[in-house]
Amino acid sequence: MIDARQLTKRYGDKTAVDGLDFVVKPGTVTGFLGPNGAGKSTTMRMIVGLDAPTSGSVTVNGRPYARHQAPLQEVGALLEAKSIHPGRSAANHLRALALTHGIPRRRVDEVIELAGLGSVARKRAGAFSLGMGQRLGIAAALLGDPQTVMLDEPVNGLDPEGVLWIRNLLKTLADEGRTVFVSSHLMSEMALVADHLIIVGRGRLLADTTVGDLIREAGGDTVTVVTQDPARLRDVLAGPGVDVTGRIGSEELQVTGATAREIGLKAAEHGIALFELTSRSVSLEEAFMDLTRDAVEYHGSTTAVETLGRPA
Ligand SMILES: Nc1ncnc2c1ncn2[C@@H]1O[C@H](COP(=O)(O)OP(=O)(O)OP(=O)(O)O)[C@@H](O)[C@H]1O
Repeated sequence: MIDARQLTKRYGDKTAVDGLDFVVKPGTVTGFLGPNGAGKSTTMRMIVGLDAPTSGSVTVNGRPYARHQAPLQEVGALLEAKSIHPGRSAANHLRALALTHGIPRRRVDEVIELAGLGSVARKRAGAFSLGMGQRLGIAAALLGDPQTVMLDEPVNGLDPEGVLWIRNLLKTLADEGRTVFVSSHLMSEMALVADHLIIVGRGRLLADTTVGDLIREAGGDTVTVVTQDPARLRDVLAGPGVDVTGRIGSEELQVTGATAREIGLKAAEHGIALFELTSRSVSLEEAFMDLTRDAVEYHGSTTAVETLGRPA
């Protein structure tokens, strides 16, 4: 379990992490999301004691990371800047780590196997591709068989097979009852692997929620209806929780809070002709954009939100 309380980090007058309160629970995959510069890496560095909080605290399994006697057996972390001696082989790198942390040598062979590095374990780590480097970093994170696993952008540089491998690995680790905390920019990826989401923007907590709730709060499914009589259909559909919008003079309506089936049945009951009835789910990507729109530090000239294909 990871427990952050009013966790804050300032660099000069820049507040990178601003009073974060969250708990990452065991037995599930928790995604850590946020736009560039939101404070994800800084938070992760503080979790493993690579950076000291300016104020507040963060504990892993009840203690600050540095106060654990065998930290590698407690938390396995893959952070972006991994320092590996380029001349050393993957196997030797892992052996050295195991030796200095009192981890049995056979565990090195196990993680090499687990990370799919068997065929390259004796090659110089300096010659590794980005994807192989990621796998080696993950092997190192799992070396101590830790109860808590924390990975910063683990799918970076991985090919589709590697992405699938990570997906299964994360789920397996969570199913074994471990705490799994993973940051990513890829919302679509998070939708597939994470059960729970912690979303930050400009160092602040924006949401601590499930994937399903985030999508529901962003408006859930929208149904586009094209009808001969939009004014009457609006009246017929009106009710608690149903929201109907449409431009004056247009035959097209956007409906939330009612399914395509319910709308079709209501229209038929009142003899209203429909020309089109299309249901569209809000993706995690859209829900995330909605939530973080005001917290994005670096805006491009056209944001994806403006080009989601809604009628102009
Ligand atoms: N050592 C540092 N000195 C000064 N500012 C820093 C330092 N480290 C991070 N920052 C700033 O703190 C903010 C948060 O950075 P951080 O790397 O934690 O964000 P992030 O969410 O991991 O971003 P990304 O997704 O781009 O990796 C940024 O504005 C960054 O420029």
